[in-house]
Amino acid sequence: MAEKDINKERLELALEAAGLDLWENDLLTGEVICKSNKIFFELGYSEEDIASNMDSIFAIVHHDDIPLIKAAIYDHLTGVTAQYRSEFRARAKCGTWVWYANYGKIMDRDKNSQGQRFIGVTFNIDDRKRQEVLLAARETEWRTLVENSPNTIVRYDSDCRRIYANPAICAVSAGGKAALLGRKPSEYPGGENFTAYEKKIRKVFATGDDAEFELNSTGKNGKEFCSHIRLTAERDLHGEIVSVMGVGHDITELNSQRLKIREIAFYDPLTGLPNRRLLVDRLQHALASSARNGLQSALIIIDLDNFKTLNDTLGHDIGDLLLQQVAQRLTACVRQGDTVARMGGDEFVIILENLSDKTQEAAFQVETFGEKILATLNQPYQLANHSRHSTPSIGVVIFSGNQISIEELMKRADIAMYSAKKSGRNAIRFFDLDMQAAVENRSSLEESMKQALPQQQFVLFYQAQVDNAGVIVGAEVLLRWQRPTHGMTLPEAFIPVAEETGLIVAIGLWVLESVCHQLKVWEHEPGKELLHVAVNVSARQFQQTNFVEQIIDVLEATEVNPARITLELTESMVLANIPEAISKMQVLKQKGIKFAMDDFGTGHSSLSSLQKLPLDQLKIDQSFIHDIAENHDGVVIVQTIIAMANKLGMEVIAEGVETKAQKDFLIQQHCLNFQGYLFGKPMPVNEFEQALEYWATPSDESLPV
Ligand SMILES: Nc1nc2c(ncn2[C@@H]2O[C@H](COP(=O)(O)OP(=O)(O)OP(=O)(O)O)[C@@H](O)[C@H]2O)c(=O)[nH]1
Repeated sequence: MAEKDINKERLELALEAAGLDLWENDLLTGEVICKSNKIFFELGYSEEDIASNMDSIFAIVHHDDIPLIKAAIYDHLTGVTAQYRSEFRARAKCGTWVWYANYGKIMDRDKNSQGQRFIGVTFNIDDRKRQEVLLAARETEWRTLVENSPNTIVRYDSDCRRIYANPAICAVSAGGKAALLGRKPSEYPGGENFTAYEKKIRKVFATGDDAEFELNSTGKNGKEFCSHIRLTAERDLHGEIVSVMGVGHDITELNSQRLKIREIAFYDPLTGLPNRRLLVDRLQHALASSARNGLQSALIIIDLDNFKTLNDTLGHDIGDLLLQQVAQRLTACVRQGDTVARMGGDEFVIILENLSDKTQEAAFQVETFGEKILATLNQPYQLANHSRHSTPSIGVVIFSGNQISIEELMKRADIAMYSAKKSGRNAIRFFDLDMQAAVENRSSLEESMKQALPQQQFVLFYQAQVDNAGVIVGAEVLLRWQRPTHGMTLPEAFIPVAEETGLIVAIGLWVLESVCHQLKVWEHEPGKELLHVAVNVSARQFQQTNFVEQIIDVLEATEVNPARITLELTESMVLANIPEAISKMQVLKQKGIKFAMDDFGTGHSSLSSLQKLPLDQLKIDQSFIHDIAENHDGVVIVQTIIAMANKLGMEVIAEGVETKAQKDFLIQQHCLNFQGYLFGKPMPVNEFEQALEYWATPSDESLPV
């Protein structure tokens, strides 16, 4: 094959491989030297179609594109362009449009620049065109979103300069788009926050990880606003980070709501002080920092004394005023950095940090501070138009390190505060371990006492009451608690707690019911049917508004003769409210119940108040009986009590009689009833019944004990 043919073949192969369709026109003759027929075939036309009326490509070109092609040819022919290029749509036989491109060039120009030949290629660019359209659509879509977004959108180059800023950011920035573009955040608007923000952008460039930032800016109108900005790395086709985009939204409103929520969640609305929740948080910090620096800290609980009375007498609003003023005074007493919180009610807490590293010295520092608090809170208060005085009880616990939990610390400060209350209020107490042991004993007692009634752990002991002829006329019922872990427990060990917790009411009722059942049994037993039983009534029980009804209900339910029951009251119980005591006693007396004044002589009853009370019996306290043999004063007191009782027409009984000499002396003084070890210790009912039988015959001997 000749060299020329080989070259032609090579050219055809290359054109074929590149998908190019060659065309050539003789510009002098207008002859088409080479026609791009391939395009027709590609578009589905047949030889016949081409032969009929398709001698020119224009036959199938979209009519909008024809002028563009012609203009491009003209530009090239006239030398405006170095190459002819055009893109156009050609109609396929099936009617769809397909994109093609023409690249061509005038060849063999003569000396007048007149071209002889126009040669070029046509090739299919439909895929590329479609991609372009798609891309353009995407670009428009993106632009529409970004340009209309209420979010601020900024793109930064690798030097952190802004290369794009959307209208939202331009609208709020004082300098607008011109000030933003081409500058770094640290340059414009600059400042600490923007420099930190720029650092964050650099980090995204370095790591490629998304990041967030809260940026505070001053808007065009001079108002501060805060944006939450999300930074995202943007990469090129090779995965290289080329820019970072920051999308921000305004969280000014959100932040102010957050602040409000924080205010509500962590501060007491009445005083503005931190509340319990924030206090716990601060305490956690105090524990951690004292663990770090080895210094002692103190937790101080301050509870106002008798605040309830102020509330009840002057009203809640005045109570609120006091709480506010106390809050102000406490805040004024502490240094900056110390915490004053309100726990609720009338209870405040102070955390003092960075005290001495020596416990003794720290205690001294807190004591001095506590005295200051006491003195400050003791100053009179002006509450609207009332001038009032108020005192606090203060409990202190000193701590260092974080070995003790927050709950334990609070508990200890509370224990110390209650100890201050117990000491008479208006006092400071430091927590110590004995205090805690006492409290723990008490709370375990309280817990197990709650089980005592349902688990039938209480038992009644009977101690004989004897007349001057030595006949057992009755008994005082005494409560014992068969405590599983402690054995038989005397009332002194548990009655005060039962009183405080209110359990005494249920216990007292149980005692009365049990006694009535016993009396009912004895009603049918010869020698026991006339026995009297004395039952102790507790203060709490007596103060119940339905005390009378409770007693009557038990009497009616058990159908016992009320005349066989004596209720023993104490002086303080009745003196608290004499008219009420009298009215309760009178109702029950009408039913036949008798009343005795227990422990007489130890209280402060005046003769006039004693006279008013419908009492049947005075019971001389055993301490006086004991004193008879010891000193003259004892003798005089006992004589006076007996004389007084006789004068008031009351029976008198002496308790704690242990010797015959005491008994003889009492008889001499006309006291004709006795109770004491001389006649028998308190004993379970079956033993008491045996004693009754043994003692059935009057004699001078003691009961078996
Ligand atoms: N005015 C007012 N009273 C409150 C508020 N919160 C609780 N209290 C009352 O504060 C009183 C707290 O009384 P306590 O501490 O139990 O008793 P107290 O009378 O102070 O007696 P002691 O503490 O034993 O000295 C109760 O009567 C509550 O009803 C409040 O926000 N405002």
